[in-house]
Amino acid sequence: MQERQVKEEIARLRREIDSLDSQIISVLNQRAEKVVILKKLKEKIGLPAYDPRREEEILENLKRLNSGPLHSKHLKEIYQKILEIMRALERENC
Ligand SMILES: O=C(O)C(=O)C[C@]1(C(=O)O)C=C[C@@H](O)C=C1
Repeated sequence: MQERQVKEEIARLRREIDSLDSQIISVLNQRAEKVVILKKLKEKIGLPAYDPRREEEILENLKRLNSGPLHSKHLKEIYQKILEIMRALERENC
């Protein structure tokens, strides 16, 4: 592969990454919207916003859903952060 072709390939892959990042942001915001709705529904019937069992279930599901190359332990770290942020969002929307 010529240097020019390598540079073109790098630029193409970066455009793909930008597009994936835009999808990740959109999906994270869609998830956050559901969490806000869920929180309001739980509030209506007196359930707490924080549900550690449900969070465990989500973290468990990751292993089954993960097809790599990400390691499950790293995916778990990402999800722990996502869940922490979702919890903060639920607190904000009191
Ligand atoms: O499933 C719920 O009950 C939610 O509030 C959503 C959610 C999540 O982000 O998936 C957020 C906080 C809870 O601790 C558990 C899960």
